[in-house]
Amino acid sequence: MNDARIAVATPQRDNTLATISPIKLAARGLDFHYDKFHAVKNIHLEVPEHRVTALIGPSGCGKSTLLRIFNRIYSLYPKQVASGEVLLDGQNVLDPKYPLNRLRSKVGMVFQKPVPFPMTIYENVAYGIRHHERLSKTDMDARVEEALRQAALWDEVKDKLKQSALGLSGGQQQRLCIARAVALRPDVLLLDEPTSALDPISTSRIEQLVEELKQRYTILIVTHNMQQAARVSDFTAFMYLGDLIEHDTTETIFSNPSKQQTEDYITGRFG
Ligand SMILES: Nc1ncnc2c1ncn2[C@@H]1O[C@H](COP(=O)(O)OP(=O)(O)OP(=O)(O)O)[C@@H](O)[C@H]1O
Repeated sequence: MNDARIAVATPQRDNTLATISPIKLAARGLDFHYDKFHAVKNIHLEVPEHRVTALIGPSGCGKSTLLRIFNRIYSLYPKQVASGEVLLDGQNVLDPKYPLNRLRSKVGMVFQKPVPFPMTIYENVAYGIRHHERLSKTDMDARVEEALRQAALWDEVKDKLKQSALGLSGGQQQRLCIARAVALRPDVLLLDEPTSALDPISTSRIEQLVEELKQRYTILIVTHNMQQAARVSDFTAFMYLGDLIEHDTTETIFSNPSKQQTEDYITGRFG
């Protein structure tokens, strides 16, 4: 055992409970091509409900691509093709008959760089809700507040909801993007390196938030930061060159991985 291995900071992660947690999202024989480039190769992955699953692996191994398949963002681009299945509550969301609108409301995504819309804080949250639901002003106000509270941002912005979101700090903007995603009351949250553009305090805030949000949502997070994966996730999947090499409890991945490539990566021998 190599000393460089990362200690899993919180020993009582939900590993045991997870064994009885239902599978919310599953990839079955999933392949993805950017034109002729085979970026994701025959992936089988099960994501348990109300748990945090981290996707780790060296740059270019296909983590973001995998995340983008889960909510079909790729379908906006020509020559990007997925095959196989992604089952959300047992239904294949890659089937063109699965309505994209339904998928967008069930699977929310937050990107690496906070990208608030150039509108007020309130409108940033209300905008997506309006696209899916018709609510009275009172109900909309309540929904916006609920989302901002869940994103741990309400106290900081409640007196300036009509101000531009572009005036918020980077960390606040990222929490606003999380509020925007949870405002639709999704089942799954996909977080693509959500803290890589943030300072340590904002990062720690988002990590705490992830811990809280998993009570309500199933979370899949891509991270380059292995301490972060160890801190926030219950399960970790290690990818390399488009393959899923190993997927296990975070504790096992960081303390006793079964594959040499996983061990080499988590001990910093490559990547
Ligand atoms: N739009 C694209 N067109 C062609 N190839 C792409 C495109 N986007 C990504 N790729 C390639 O697909 C592979 C996987 O990329 P992806 O962004 O999923 O990796 P990643 O593991 O998320 O990397 P990083 O950690 O650097 O963000 C890489 O080889 C990348 O060059």
